[in-house]
Amino acid sequence: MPIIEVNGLRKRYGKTLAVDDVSLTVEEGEIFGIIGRNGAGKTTTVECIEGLRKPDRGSVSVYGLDPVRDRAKVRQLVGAQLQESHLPEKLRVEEALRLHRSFYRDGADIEQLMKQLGLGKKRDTAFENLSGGQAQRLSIALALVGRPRVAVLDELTTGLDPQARRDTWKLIQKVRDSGVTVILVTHFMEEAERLCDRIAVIDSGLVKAVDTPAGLVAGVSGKQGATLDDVYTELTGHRPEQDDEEDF
Ligand SMILES: Nc1ncnc2c1ncn2[C@@H]1O[C@H](COP(=O)(O)OP(=O)(O)OP(=O)(O)O)[C@@H](O)[C@H]1O
Repeated sequence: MPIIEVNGLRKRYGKTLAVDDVSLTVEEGEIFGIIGRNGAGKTTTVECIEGLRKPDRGSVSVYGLDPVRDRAKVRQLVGAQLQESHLPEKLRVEEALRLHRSFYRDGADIEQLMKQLGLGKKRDTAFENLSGGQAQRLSIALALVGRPRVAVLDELTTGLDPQARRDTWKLIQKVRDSGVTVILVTHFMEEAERLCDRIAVIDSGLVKAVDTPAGLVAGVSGKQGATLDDVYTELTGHRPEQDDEEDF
């Protein structure tokens, strides 16, 4: 049974048509990937699911609720790790978690959450002094602090070195194993292929395909040993953006 249903979603910012026509469903307990290059409309789509943006057209339902009309209820159900989320520099890990927990009726146990995400030793470290990987772990913790049913993780591993990225992948799997449905927004094909049960390929505000990674690859015409990169290129007409890990 789908817990999230998006139908014919459209969202414009002034002259920019960010999302043209997006329809998709997310099933309980899966890791659902949304892949596409910068500007494809991924973040706008998840912001409509979170109730942060009001669709111009179409509908969004989260556990049967309208995220805009029922914003307060949806906030309790959907935990968001905001893209490039920045906390005040001096805020310490534990303080940030306790502060965010106070926004929820029935928040997580902070000690347990810090342990789960390997942040116990960093509890007194200010945000400005965390490494990229630690800051992302804090981001995931903040997405989970309200004990959500769904966690939205947007471009979580961008800018991380390969080891930190792989550690983050393990954490995302743990989150799902704990019963939380995950929506993973990414432009890294390898990440999507490894983690996601199903993937929506979005380009220019349109859904080009939704399937399992294997299903998407099987659909690539006439190529032995095709990868998700090939799928993406065939569906969108351009190559995926390259992983920037060589920069590290
Ligand atoms: N608040 C805004 N005001 C104006 N234009 C916006 C706004 N937010 C996004 N856009 C534009 O809408 C389009 C889709 O953006 P969106 O952030 O949804 O895409 P994305 O696939 O998540 O890309 P990225 O990975 O770069 O965040 C882009 O052209 C972007 O510049």
